Amino acid sequence: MQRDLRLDDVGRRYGLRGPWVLRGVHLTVPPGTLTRIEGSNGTGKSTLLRLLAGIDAPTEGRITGRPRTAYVPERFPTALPFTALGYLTHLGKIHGLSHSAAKRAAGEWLDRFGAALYARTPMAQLSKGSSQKVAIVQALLAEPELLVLDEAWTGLDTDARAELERAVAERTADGTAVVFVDHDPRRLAGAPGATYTVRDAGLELRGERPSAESDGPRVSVVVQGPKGGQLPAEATRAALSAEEPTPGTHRLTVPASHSDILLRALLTARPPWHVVSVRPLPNPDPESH
Ligand SMILES: Nc1ncnc2c1ncn2[C@@H]1O[C@H](COP(=O)(O)OP(=O)(O)OP(=O)(O)O)[C@@H](O)[C@H]1O
Repeated sequence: MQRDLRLDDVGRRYGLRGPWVLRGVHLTVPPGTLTRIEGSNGTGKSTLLRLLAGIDAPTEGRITGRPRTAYVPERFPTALPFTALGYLTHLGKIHGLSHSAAKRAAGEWLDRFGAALYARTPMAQLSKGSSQKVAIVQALLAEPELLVLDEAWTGLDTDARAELERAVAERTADGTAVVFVDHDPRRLAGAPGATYTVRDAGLELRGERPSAESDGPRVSVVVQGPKGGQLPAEATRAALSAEEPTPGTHRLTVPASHSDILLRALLTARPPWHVVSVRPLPNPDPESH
C-alpha cells in the first residue's frame, strides 16, 4: 500500500429516505496500520467496513486512495459449486497466479488454518468454522494492501484464531493496512493502531493504541546486538516499548500476537541479534486503568 486510504465527509443511508447510518465520517487508514472499529449492535460497523472494502459506495462524500483490497464479510456465501480448494485455486488465478501456484498457495493456507482435510469438500457441505477458514484464506491469498475483517474470528477454533492473529501481524509488518471488527475486546489487544467507535452515525477516535498496555497478553524479549547497533525498524515497530538496561542489551515489550514478527526481524537481521530470553509478562491489573 503506497498511500493512505481516506474517507472524507462520508455518509451512507439505505434508501432515499432511510436514516443516515453514517454521516460526516472522516477516516484515514495509513499503510501498515491496524485499526479496530467498535460500537454497539446495529450502529453501522459493517456498513463502514463495506465502504472501506469497496463493495459498497457512500451516499455522499469521497473515498480516495483505494489500494488492492480483500474483505472477509460477516457472512460468507458458501452456496458455491466448488470444492474449497477448487474455489481458492480459481481465486488465486484471478489474482494472477498460475494454476499450479494458485493450487499450492491455497493448499498451504488451508493447511496453515488446519483445514487441509476439507480441501476437497464441496463448499456447501463445509461446517461454519471451515467455511470461515475458506473466507479468510480467500482474502489472504489475494495478498491485499488493505485487509478488512468483519468478525472474521467468529466460528474459528482456538488454533485458527491464533493463526489469524499471526497472519494479521505478519501482514501489518509487511505494510498491509488491516481494519477489523470483533466482538471480543481482547482481540489483537496491544497491537499497534487506533480504535474508533461508531456512535450516533459518526466515528469517534477512542485511542491510538487500543487497550494496548492495558489488557492484552504481552511478552518481554531480551536481546543483545552488535555494539552500538540499531534495532531493526520492523522490531521497533512491533514493540510497545524498548529500553537498553546495559550497552548492547535491549529489553523489548511486545504484544504476544507480535512476538513471532519481532523474533523473525531480529534473527534475520544482518548481523543477527542474539535472543537472550523470551518470557510472558503478567497482564496488568485492569482496575489500575
Ligand atoms: N443493506 C441494507 N439495507 C437496509 N438497511 C441496512 C442494510 N445494511 C445495514 N442496514 C441498517 O443499517 C444499520 C447499521 O447496520 P450495520 O450492519 O452496519 O451495523 P453493525 O454495527 O455492523 O451491526 P451488528 O453489530 O449487529 O453487526 C442497521 O440499522 C441496519 O438495519
